Amino acid sequence: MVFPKDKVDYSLYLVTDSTMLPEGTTLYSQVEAGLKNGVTLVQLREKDTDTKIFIEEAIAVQKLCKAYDVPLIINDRIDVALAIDADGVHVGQSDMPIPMVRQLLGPDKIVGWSVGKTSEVETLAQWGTDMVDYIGIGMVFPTETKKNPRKSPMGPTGVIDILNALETTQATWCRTVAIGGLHPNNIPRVLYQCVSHNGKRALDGISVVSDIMASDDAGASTKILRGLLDYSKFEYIPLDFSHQENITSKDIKDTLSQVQKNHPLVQHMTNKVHQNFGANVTLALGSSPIMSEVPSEVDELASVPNAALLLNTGSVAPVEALKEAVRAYNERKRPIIFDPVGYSATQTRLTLNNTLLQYGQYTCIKGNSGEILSLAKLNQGKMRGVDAGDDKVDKALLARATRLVAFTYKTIAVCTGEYDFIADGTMSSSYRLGHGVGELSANDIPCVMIEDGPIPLMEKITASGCSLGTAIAALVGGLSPNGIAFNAVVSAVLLYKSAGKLASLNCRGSGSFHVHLIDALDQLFTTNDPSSWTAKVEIV
Ligand SMILES: Cc1nc(C(=O)O)sc1CCOP(=O)(O)O
Ligand SMILES: C=C1C=NC(C(F)(F)F)=NC1=N
Ligand SMILES: [Mg+2]
Repeated sequence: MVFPKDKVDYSLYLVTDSTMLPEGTTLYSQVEAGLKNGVTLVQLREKDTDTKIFIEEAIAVQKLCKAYDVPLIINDRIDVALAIDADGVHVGQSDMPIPMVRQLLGPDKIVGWSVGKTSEVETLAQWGTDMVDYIGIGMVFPTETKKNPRKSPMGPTGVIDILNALETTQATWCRTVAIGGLHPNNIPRVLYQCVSHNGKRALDGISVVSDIMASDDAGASTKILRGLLDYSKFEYIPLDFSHQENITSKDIKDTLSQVQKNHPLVQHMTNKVHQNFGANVTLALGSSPIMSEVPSEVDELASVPNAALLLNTGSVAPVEALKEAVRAYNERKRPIIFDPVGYSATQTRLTLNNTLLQYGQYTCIKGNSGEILSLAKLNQGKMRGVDAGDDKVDKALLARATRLVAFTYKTIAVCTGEYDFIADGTMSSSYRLGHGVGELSANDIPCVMIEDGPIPLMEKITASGCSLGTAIAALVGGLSPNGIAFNAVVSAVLLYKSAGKLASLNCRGSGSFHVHLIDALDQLFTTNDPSSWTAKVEIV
């Protein structure tokens, strides 16, 4: 009996584990509850079971799967798969080599491979269409289920690297599931973020072990997972992610009016140098600042109407406190603006920033050219300090880097400098499974450039870049429901740059520039007459 390969639905792939069964449940009761509620593929994975018992289990599970017309895959044990004529096998990198597995099973059985590196994708692509049918990409997040894992969590960006490799090696036949630490609190974000840069390939499914096998109500848990897979929007904030080509002065005026009315709270988790100035910028923008890095109050703060979080990783707060804040604001669907200060200047900062980028969804990621080029993995040389690199970077490269960051993190990416770039990778916050999903690739998502001529003083004061983050947080946080997120970010950058220009004309040096900048922000915000602002925006 052969299950036709093109009929396999990889969307909800249950991998069993008999070592975590709650009281009163059995391997079979958990699998059946899963099959009843939307599991579409089952893998029997028993690491330390004697062959005789393994075969008994396999025959029983096979009967269950057949009743639901769901294929059964056997993990690792080719002999057991052959003995019961299973629909396929899944092997890891240290198990029997794939060509040998294929030789034993024949061309019609399903062969799955654990993949964690792009080099493994290159290998499977060389083997061609009749070797590997699907890959398990993992582990995405930390998990207790896999003992002595020889690899570290790769996060959604690691999954995207693998999807990109499948596209560049043209392994179009190969299907994909993500695995490792996947649960309802992170699956929508994984489905939303994990798309190849050419826009053509999303995941074909997700694979779980403990979310179902360790569940007291495996049926209910499966129903939740099924719902997330069949839904297609990741509504992580109550804003509108539509995107219109050119933003008018009226759009900007509307945005500021909303902020003036809603008086947002901007929580800062930021570096010491930025705190004071950031608080004053917040006040100048008709908003309330709170500088708090206390985990125990993040839930209360995130619950304040129109709250927004500015997370600037120059902050010395412990990473657990920062993660708590990301969790709280994501759970309450309030915006987070992320400023990965000195992104790859040191290993410490790289690790901290990548940990946070893996951990939550950001409405906006803002950095200077060095940080954005590093995030886009386009940085030529090593980044220096936390100032933007001095070497002249060409605009086309900056636009490309900003688009890549926006697309990869499904966020609004801002790259600051003499020319500011803002790219919208939010894709109207929708996602879908499978191949050929492409609407837009990373190269053709919307992007604008904002300029107002050089403002050298901006580089000569501290916290000028950091405080643009404050302005973005205030304007995004201050939107009414269904306000347009991209308009708020563009408005903040236009406002900030125009205020910088005005301040540089009125001040007598870097000392008074700070003061004049606050004055200018207060004045431009209060009068709210964007048609008089000097900074200009153009589509790139
Ligand atoms: C079976 C397995 N393989 C992984 C890999 O990274 O290849 S992670 C994993 C365990 C996933 O369990 P849970 O859904 O409970 O996190
Ligand atoms: C180690 C594994 C990695 N991935 C998968 C699956 F998700 F099913 F592809 N199964 C495994 N046993
Ligand atoms: Mg910065």
